[in-house]
Amino acid sequence: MLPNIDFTSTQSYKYLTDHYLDILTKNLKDLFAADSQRFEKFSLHFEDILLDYSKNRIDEETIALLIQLACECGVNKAIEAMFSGDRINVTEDRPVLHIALRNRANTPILVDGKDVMPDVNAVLQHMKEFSEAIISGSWKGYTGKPITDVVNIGIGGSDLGPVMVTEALKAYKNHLTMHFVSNVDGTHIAETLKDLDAETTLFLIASKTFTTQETMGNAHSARDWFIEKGGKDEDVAKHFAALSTNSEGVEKFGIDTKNMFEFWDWVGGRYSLWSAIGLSIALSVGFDNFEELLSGAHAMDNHFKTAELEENLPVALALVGIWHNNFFEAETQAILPYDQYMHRFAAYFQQGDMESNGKHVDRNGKHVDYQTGPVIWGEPGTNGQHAFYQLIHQGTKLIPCDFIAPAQSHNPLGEHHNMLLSNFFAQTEALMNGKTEEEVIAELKKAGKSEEKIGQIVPFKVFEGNRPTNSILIKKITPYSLGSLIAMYEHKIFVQGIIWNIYSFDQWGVELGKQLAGKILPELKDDVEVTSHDSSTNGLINQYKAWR
Ligand SMILES: O=P(O)(O)OC[C@H]1O[C@H](O)[C@@H](O)[C@@H](O)[C@@H]1O
Repeated sequence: MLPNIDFTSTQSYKYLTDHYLDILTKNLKDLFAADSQRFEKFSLHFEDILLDYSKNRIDEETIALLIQLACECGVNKAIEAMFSGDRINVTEDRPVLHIALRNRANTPILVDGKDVMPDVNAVLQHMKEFSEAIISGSWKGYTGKPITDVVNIGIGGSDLGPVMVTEALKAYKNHLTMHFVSNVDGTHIAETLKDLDAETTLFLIASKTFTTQETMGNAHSARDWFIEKGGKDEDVAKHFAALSTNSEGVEKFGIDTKNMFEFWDWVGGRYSLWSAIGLSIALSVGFDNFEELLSGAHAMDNHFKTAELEENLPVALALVGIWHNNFFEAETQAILPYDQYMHRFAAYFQQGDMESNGKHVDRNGKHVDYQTGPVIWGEPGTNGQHAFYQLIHQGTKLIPCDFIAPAQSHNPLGEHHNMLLSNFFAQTEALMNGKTEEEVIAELKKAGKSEEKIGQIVPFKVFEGNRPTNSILIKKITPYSLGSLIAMYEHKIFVQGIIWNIYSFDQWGVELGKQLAGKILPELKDDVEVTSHDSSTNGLINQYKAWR
């Protein structure tokens, strides 16, 4: 079972509170000047991934105390509990075993005394056969033509992972054209269907529960479209597959259970891209590459499980995050990939992190009196630089940032990659060093500005610096290294949830809105004035009825 410790009552937390006041007086620039070994001390390698966390407001004592905090909070015990299949998702009474989906070593993992690996391997084999048949063209649509387009219909974890990974691995793509429909807004499915040919389109209905309103709505519209275009009920089997834990729901929808790819309730939605939900990934880049993705994640799992806390990349990321979140009171965390292919990476971990650690009740059911998960956001560099970096450099809020970049580009075009990476290096340097008043004055003098002009402009051109960043440099974004990178972030979220003493694997917070939408939907069917809500909600609904 998971430990149950209020981290703010630990010895290390008390020391960290005092130590924080000491660190507040220090500047990153001086810390670097005083220690030529700083980079070596505060960076870690895992295979082709380098994590440099030296540009954070930390020293050796900070890290030692944070490690002590992790120990006092039982992080090692918690890791052990997850990997051994304990029911650590207590509020849903389930184990948390996305690590089993990528357990390439195939060592037994027991749930209620039964090894889950044979079932995991059977579904992988099914995915392999199916994806190979679709890609090779041996699988034919209802008029005998091979499939050209694949539409994944899913939302949340059944969409964001497949979208993010297929985009990140676009360099490995085959001839199939991928489409992703998530929003219940009819525009999403309507626009997607516009260019498609029913004879050559495969729909993947991706839903863990197979009850999600958005996905079921879009799936029914897709089937109606298919029939309208000339497909018959008996042709549905050639054009619809289901990725789900709910075989009854799949059957009821009319999808042949031979075309169902199963997963299990011990796979959380936001941790499901490694499961059957990853079928769109396998279709897009081929099953071998999907397996490589699993292998990369498995390698990170082994590292996370076996490396000492001091050498452990996910643990380092987690602890530095806690330092910012709970001592510096930073409210957000930016994820900034310098890789166009990774343009959905921040959006993916917005769900991964915020749905996991956006909790205000601890493992005793008590309201916490400390901060838990941060707001996660970000866009790819260099686009972000020309949009919101102003606030990161000179705003009043502290924004810890993860900068991520590959050393090798899949598109080594002229000087592009050097230009991109020069920005990656420059940004973290600029955020750390800033620009002093003296430097600004010297620069303006050199540019021939008058004393009067210099006097007016100086304060606006000063950068305080001392702003924290992590840099994650990856040799190349491959299916393998991407798998490791995603798993690293997943485990970071896990460690933080353990220290905050919250349950990271449920998501009750998404239920209330769903419930109320379910109540309001029937009220929208007619034009009768609604009076059952508060005056704002009544007013909005009635205006909608008047205008529609
Ligand atoms: O795959 P499903 O069951 O359709 O759920 C889709 C999404 O629904 C809810 O928003 C949450 O539970 C998410 O975690 C989940 O990913």
